[in-house]
Amino acid sequence: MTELSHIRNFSIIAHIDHGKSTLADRFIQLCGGLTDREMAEQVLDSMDLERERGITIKAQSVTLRYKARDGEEYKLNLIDTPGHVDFSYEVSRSLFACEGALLVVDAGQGVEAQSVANCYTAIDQGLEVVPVLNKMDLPQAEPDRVSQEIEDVIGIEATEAVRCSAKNGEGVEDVLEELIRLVPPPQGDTEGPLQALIIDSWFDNYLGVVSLVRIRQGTLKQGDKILIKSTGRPWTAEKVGIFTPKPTETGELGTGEVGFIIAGIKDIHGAPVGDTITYQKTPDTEMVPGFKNVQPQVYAGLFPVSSEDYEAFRDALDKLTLNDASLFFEPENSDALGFGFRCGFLGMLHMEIVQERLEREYGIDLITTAPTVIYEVVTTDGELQEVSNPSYLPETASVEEMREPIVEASILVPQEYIGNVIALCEERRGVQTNMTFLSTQVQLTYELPMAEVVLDFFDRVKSASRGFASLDYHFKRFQASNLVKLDVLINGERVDALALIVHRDQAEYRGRAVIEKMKELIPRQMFDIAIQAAIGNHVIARSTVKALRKNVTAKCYGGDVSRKKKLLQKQKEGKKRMKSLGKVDVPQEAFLAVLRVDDK
Ligand SMILES: Nc1nc2c(ncn2[C@@H]2O[C@H](COP(=O)(O)OP(=O)(O)OP(=O)(O)O)[C@@H](O)[C@H]2O)c(=O)[nH]1
Repeated sequence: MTELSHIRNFSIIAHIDHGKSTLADRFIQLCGGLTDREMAEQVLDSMDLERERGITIKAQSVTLRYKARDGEEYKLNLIDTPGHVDFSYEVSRSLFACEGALLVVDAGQGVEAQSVANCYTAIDQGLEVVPVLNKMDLPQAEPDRVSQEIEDVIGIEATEAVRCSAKNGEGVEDVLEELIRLVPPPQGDTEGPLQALIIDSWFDNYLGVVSLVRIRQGTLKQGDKILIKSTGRPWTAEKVGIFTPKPTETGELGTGEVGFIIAGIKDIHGAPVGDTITYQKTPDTEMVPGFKNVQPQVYAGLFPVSSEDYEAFRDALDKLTLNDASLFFEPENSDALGFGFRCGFLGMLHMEIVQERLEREYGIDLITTAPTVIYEVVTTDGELQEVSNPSYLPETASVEEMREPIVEASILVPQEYIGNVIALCEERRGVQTNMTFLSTQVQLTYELPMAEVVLDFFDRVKSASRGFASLDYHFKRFQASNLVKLDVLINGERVDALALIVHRDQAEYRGRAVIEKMKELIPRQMFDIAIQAAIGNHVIARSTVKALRKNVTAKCYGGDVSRKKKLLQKQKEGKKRMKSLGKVDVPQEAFLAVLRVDDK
């Protein structure tokens, strides 16, 4: 077992694309964890989808053995963190296992809002933050400006920050040396009863549940009789080891160490993240003060296009939640779409990933309804309800007050784009609470309705700043607001799956825009289709999709046969994603029309 003084536990905080994975790979290479061939692929991003999208989703860890310049060998545990704002809670839980964090900043770009937020979390949790300037090989690198910015924004000393290029390897050893010098070793009673914090749990088809743990106190050995504190259930530690990054059994994990345990648990809810493992013989050992469990922020109805897929869909969701404790689902029944599930996600990216996996890995075609946040409704008899589905909103007459979730958003933007970003925030009903000028960037703080942020705000902020602004946000509170339910009627029938909750001031505009969008998206059929938007019984907008008069392919008459075939093929594919509402075929896009509505 390694002495505490020779262990360092750290995470890397970095904005997407600033080079975290490349740097981690360099560390692994330098410490001889993998052969060159195994190195060919970036190893920390393990899921296919992650690799395709080039982002890191699941927290992973790797134990490195590093022979330092002082001649001593150190055991460095790197706990990986995801880079996207949807998954920022995973960052916080990874940080729980560490004494330090490397803040990796692209020396050609500068600090980004999300890294700032993560650094604050790290500092709050008592971690030592070590700044690293990456991509020094690039001609546009401006290390002095970026160091200054780190000092201004985060308030940590950065003039001496290590400079490196993860790409060509220069300075990478210096990063590890700085890490050993600045990050304190773990502490803990090596003789005390076992206290192991579960940082992450995932389901492996062959092994069952694998948990990544950080040993706070005592030693965990293979064969130990253990107890999961919150469930009170006893298990036996069947396998204990570390990731190098390949899973490698070591038979034991000592105080301060990070590694895996496999105990024959069949379901990740049996080893909840944030829980504590101890010995069966010491059941009174205290829980390690845990981190907050996250709640889904965005909800949407998911319905199989073909009702025969319902059972397969439920099985697929069951399987996905084995590995994704933040995915929530419960059955939902829609008059329009039949049986499906209301699912809760951390954000839009999370939703897209889940949708994509259901379709790609499980082959289920889905219709997704417009995502919504959770609202609080106080009824006239004083009851407080949480509403995550607009069609379950109580009758207007029995609603005393509606409250919407408000987030605090922090935006870092280069000065030249500040006007655009402020205009966007105002448009989204934002209230500015702070503005600080830094060397080249401005730090803006806004309170914004979550509903205005979760859908496309990130993309809009990006496009308002030619990609340079960055955003971080977190839930602040519920606030009373003038909200109404906007219904959509097709041929006079209210379609529950198309209902929305919107601010009254925007209701008319939204209603009109959604109707216009739907008119474009619903294909012409053999009869006129009336589309209306209404608040209560009051119709605020209407439009008609005129009946079809001629064959769509008629215009190819006598023309190119392959083009005609293509068109027919396209129509056929289009069909797959249609849902018949009464006699009207409505394509998937129409259900998401609300997302496509351009702002005023
Ligand atoms: N020129 C140069 N490019 C680098 C350097 N480090 C990383 N890159 C490149 O920057 C891009 C992003 O690097 P990644 O390591 O994937 O970034 P990341 O921060 O891990 O991204 P996420 O996994 O999405 O969080 C890749 O194209 C890398 O090849 C560097 O030191 N110099």
